[in-house]
Amino acid sequence: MSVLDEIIDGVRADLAERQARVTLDELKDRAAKAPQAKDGVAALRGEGVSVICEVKRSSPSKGALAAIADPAGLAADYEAGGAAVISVLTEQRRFGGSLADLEAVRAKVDIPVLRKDFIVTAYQLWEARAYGADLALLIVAALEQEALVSLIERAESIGLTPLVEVHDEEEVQRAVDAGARIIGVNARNLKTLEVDRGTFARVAPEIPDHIVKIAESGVRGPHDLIAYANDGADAVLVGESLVTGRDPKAAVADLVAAGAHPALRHGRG
Ligand SMILES: O=C(O)c1ccccc1NCC(=O)[C@H](O)[C@H](O)COP(=O)(O)O
Repeated sequence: MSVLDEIIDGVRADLAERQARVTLDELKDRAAKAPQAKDGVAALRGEGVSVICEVKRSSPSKGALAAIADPAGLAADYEAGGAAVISVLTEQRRFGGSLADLEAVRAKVDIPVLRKDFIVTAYQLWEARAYGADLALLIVAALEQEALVSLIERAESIGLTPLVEVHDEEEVQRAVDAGARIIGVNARNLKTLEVDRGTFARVAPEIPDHIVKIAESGVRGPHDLIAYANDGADAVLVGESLVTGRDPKAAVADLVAAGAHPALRHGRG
């Protein structure tokens, strides 16, 4: 069984417990009262390379990263540093996240918020909207094509912008065929958990120009952002280096400043 399969088994077990406690109708009522969703595509199409900053306590590849007692405070620091979007990992077992983290972050920041999880049902999309997310991650490798198409459509129909994650050229084709408007290329191999920063350069040329391109994983500082930008990234998604660093706000500001450099403009889509 792959790491992804193991994670999804745990996700399905936790999901079954939540579904037994909260009906879909209750979630829909809560979603109706949530603040109107913000435009995820517009946030990522700003001048320069946008920075998506992640609230990440732990991971299957590294174990515990940071306690993060105050996820909303961390998100506020990210926003003050110039983040375009906050990513909140809500998976509990391997990443230490929760819907409570999502709700707290939503209440604190004004920029769009991404629910980063292993979404396999429409119920989880309603949860994302009910707890204030504007975007939701859909991982191509975790979904049959029919399910991917249906979840993209459902996300869009309830106001969520799907960020569709791929790892290779074949998955790009599936994401494009399914109607993705934002594609994230994750440099982390879900079988070995190793990060290969060359993945984006290899895979991104297959993504049509009108689609927002995000480079995910392995950004240690401005030099990695610049390399991804030169390979055509509109945005980068950063977790570990921010949560383990001493000054997340300054680290984000350094990334944003690097991404705003005029020399990067002609290299991007
Ligand atoms: O981070 C992991 O170990 C991991 C393992 C299996 C599936 C997903 C995983 N991470 C989720 C992410 O995509 C990253 O949190 C995100 O791209 C940020 O990456 P990084 O800056 O390298 O923390």
